[in-house]
Parts: sequence; C-alpha cells; structure tokens
Amino acid sequence: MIEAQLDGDPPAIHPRGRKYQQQSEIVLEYHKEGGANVLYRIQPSAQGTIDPAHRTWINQLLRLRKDNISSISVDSYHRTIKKNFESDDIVRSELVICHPSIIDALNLELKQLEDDGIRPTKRLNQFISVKDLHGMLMPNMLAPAEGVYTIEMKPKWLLQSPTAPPNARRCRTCAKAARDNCKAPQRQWGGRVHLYCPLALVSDDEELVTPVIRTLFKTAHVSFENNALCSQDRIINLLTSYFTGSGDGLRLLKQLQDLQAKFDPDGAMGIAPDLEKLAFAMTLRDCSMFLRFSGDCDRPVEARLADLDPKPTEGKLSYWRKLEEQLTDEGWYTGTEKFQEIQKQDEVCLLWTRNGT
Ligand SMILES: O=P(O)(O)O[C@@H]1[C@@H](OP(=O)(O)O)[C@H](OP(=O)(O)O)[C@H](O)[C@H](OP(=O)(O)O)[C@H]1OP(=O)(O)O
Ligand SMILES: Nc1ncnc2c1ncn2[C@@H]1O[C@H](COP(=O)(O)OP(=O)(O)OP(=O)(O)O)[C@@H](O)[C@H]1O
Repeated sequence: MIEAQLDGDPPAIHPRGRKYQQQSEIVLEYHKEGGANVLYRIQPSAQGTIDPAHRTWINQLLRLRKDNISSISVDSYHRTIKKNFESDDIVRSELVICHPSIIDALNLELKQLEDDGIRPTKRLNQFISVKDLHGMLMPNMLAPAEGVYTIEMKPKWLLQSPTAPPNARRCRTCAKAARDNCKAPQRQWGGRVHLYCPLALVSDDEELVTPVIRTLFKTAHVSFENNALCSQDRIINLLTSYFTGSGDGLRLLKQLQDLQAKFDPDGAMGIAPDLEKLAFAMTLRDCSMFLRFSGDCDRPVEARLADLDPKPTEGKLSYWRKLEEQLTDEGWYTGTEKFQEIQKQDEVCLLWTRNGT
C-alpha cells in the first residue's frame, strides 16, 4: 500500500512530501497484474481528507506499464482505437502522470509482494517502467456492486488463422489451447485453458452459444446470491440473446472479427507482413471483454473491451511465426498431435465435428 497525493490539472499522482505538508490523501493498493501492466486500486487514506475535486478518483484503478515492453506511441495508438470503436464499447480510461518516486515506491513494494508469495509466479522479476511515467486511470470493472455480476473473458481469434491448414479441425484459439493444456496441464481452470471455442461464440446459433455462456459462468465462478431475482437459467438465456441475432454483444464481436480480418488478412507467415497492422490485429485477438449484467433480468447486459494495448512488433513477429509453425507441424490444427493418447481432451472446437472424418 503506497501513500500518495493527487493533483488535478493535468491529472497527476505525487508522493506525500514537502510540497504537501498535509497527510496523504490516497493509498494505492495492489489489485492485479498481467504480462504488461500492474493495476492498483485507488483508496482514500485512513488519515487524510480528500480534496472534493479528487473524489472521482477514489475506487478507480491505476494501470501502470511494466518495463518489459517496447515503447509505441500511446497517443497515436489511442487514436486508432477511438477511430475503430464507439466509446461505449471500450472501458473508459484517462491518461495520468506519476511522480518517479511513486514508481520507485511501487517497485519496492512489488519486490516485497514477490517475497511474500503474493505475486503470480509467472510475473516474478517484472517491474513498472521508470522511463514511462504515464498511467491509465480506469473504472474498476470487477468492483463488487449489489446485484451486479461481471465476467471477464478473452474473445480471442474470432476467425480461423489465415495460414491454418485447410483440413484443420481446430481453430487457432482451440489449437493453441490444446497445445498449452498438454504442455502444462496444471494451468488455470482445472488444467485447461480456453474451454470454449470463439467461433462458436460468434456463430449466431443459440445452440452453440448457450454452452459457451455456461462455460464462461463456470470458469468465472459466478455464483448467484440467494436474493438474485432471476434464475441462473434465465440469465444464461438473456446472455445468449445478447450474443445472437440483433444482440449488442454479437454486434461488438462481429466488429472485432471484421477488424481482425481487415488488419491481418494474410497471417504472420508472409515474406513482409505490414507489422503495424499485424500488431494491431494481434492486439484485437488478445483483448479482454468485461461482461456485466444484473441479477435482476430487467436491466440490460453491457460489454466493454479492455487491454487494447499495442503489441510490440520487435521480437513478437518471430514468436507468432514459430507458434504458427508449431501448431501446424505438430498437428494441433488437424487434431493429429502426438500427445492425443496421453492427455485426451474434450473437444470444444466448432471445427472438430464440422470437419470430422
Ligand atoms: O499467443 P496466444 O494467443 O496464446 O496469446 C497470448 C496470451 O495467452 P492466452 O490468451 O492465455 O492464450 C497471453 O496471456 P497470458 O499471459 O497467458 O494470460 C498474453 O496475453 C500474450 O500476450 P503478451 O505476450 O502478454 O503481449 C498472448 O500472446 P500474443 O499471441 O497475443 O502475442
Ligand atoms: N478496468 C478493470 N477493472 C477491473 N479489473 C481489471 C481492469 N482492467 C484489468 N483488470 C484486471 O487486471 C488484470 C491485468 O490487466 P490487463 O489485462 O490490463 O494487464 P496486461 O498486462 O495488459 O495483460 P496481458 O497479460 O493480457 O498483456 C486483468 O486480467 C483483469 O483481471
């Protein structure tokens, strides 16, 4: 927990210090982290009083970049995002600046959290960038609110990879998940990753979409309190409608699908792919979606996209190419992988039965 002060215009986070003789206004509490960012909850400090101008910051999240990614102009990137999405379709965010000493303090704390075993093992030795002092302020989509439920998911590849073999029986996401599940069966979600097929989610077919929604409920551990006004089945029906027909969820997924195709029609294997476009397509294939709905089925479902950070092109191209080669050569696309007898998997891919022999 790091104590800090807020400053209004331009938005900035300062250490408690000489400039601020009063007690700290807020504390930054470690929330979560991914491969590229660490997120902090902004909470009021126990002793300080909050300037009324800063009250809107409380309970928001501060998202800070790690130092393990190459720098791409955040400004131009945000212009691309804004050009392609309605503001209601993405998690609202505001750029803020942090004083370097706040970053130093947070990095020291990360080391401590690491020693205390609180950080995820795969994120150890990763720290916040001291070169880029920008952070994003955003609403906490996972904040508990009475009667409101949130599911976080990754829509992933909403179309088959352009360079997958024509006789593929798994889409890119299911092929990669099958490979991950065999190689690291102890991974999250009871040893499986991506238990749903993105092609089924975007199929506009209720019979295919409902099982995906049920899987999302299971993996997100959504449990209904006794006072939920709707039964789980009614909510699952509501979400199925949201992702079929004229539902807004399907509209957003289709838009994501179109953009994935537009920015990467040929795949990473070509001789000279347009790296900037490819990187944007890969961002759109790895972004998150927060799905919010209420236990009272009368209120509308809401979906917002997050984690639309630019993928670094340097270094990543060779990773994407190698992975595509492995998925193809090791038989993960075609379902002819050598591991199949060792670790038999339930096949969820839409292509599995459709292209079965
Ligand atoms: O390769 P993929 O499709 O498995 O996606 C990776 C993600 O894996 P997962 O969603 O679990 O399958 C992976 O997610 P996790 O770290 O496994 O949660 C990352 O998002 C990775 O991106 P980056 O290296 O952090 O920029 C992602 O890598 P990119 O392919 O987007 O570069
Ligand atoms: N607005 C938000 N509200 C609540 N929780 C959030 C929000 N944004 C992100 N998170 C949580 O923090 C985690 C890490 O955030 P994020 O996905 O932005 O990090 P990342 O480093 O970009 O991830 P990746 O490993 O996919 O690159 C997310 O998986 C999510 O659980």
